[in-house]
Amino acid sequence: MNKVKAKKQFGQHFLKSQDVVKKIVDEVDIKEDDTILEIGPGTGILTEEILKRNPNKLYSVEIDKSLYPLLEEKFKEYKNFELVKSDIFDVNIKEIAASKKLKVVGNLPYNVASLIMINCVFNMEVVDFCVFMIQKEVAEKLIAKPKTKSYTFLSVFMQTFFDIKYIMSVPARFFSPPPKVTSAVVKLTPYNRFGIKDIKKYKNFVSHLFTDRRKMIRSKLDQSILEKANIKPTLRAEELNVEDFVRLFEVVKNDDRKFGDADSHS
Ligand SMILES: C[S@@+](CC[C@H](N)C(=O)[O-])C[C@H]1O[C@@H](n2cnc3c(N)ncnc32)[C@H](O)[C@@H]1O
Repeated sequence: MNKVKAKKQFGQHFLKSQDVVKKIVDEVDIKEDDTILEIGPGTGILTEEILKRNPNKLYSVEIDKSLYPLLEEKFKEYKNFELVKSDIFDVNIKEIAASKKLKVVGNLPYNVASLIMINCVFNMEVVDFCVFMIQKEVAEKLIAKPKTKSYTFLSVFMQTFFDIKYIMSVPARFFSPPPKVTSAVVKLTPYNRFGIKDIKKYKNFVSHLFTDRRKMIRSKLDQSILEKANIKPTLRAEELNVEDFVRLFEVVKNDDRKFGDADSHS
């Protein structure tokens, strides 16, 4: 194994179990004409397994400059490998996808995992699906149902646009250094079944309703809006299901009041 000192600021916890690596890459179900986008190759343990399965093209986006020589040396024989030396948030994912939808994979840096997944929603038209390792606690939010502690902004926002499958839990001992928490692998497949077009506005709307989540919905929206959407005013955001949020948004979106400026989420 490569001796690389993990950097905390980049959320580095390198996988050391080949079994876990194989299971993740199995979920990606690589075909020879696939374009794969890997977020955070680290020392390349997932990268190697992906390349063994011979996709048409693999783009691996890594922020940590100190890992570039190692990655370039390790995969120099692979013509279908391209190291993208960048912060994932500076990458134009739509440009990378060109004409082919991307399969996105990564053992994500946990400090920005939610932001990366939210970013995937904004790029959903070029995403075939995503397979991500994230904190188990965040994975539980992704699949949470109303009236549970884990049901948050992230649950509603992600469930509106993606079908989410919990694949497996991964204990800390499979990483070096071991994270303080248990991890989990999830698969996210875009489906935008509600046909929402203004994703930013919807994000801000859901975020707004979840601020002070114990407050009744009538403290955040007008009676007339709640009536039109057929929502009981005494309910709280955490009691509404995804369909309720979408229905409310449909009523509100033509309303003059703005939810467009808040950018918070949890
Ligand atoms: C949890 S490690 C996973 C490394 C490797 N894939 C593995 O499984 O062993 C997360 C990786 O993401 C990289 N990373 C962190 N923030 C990033 C960002 N904003 N853009 C691109 N890569 C990032 C880290 O440097 C690190 O290599």
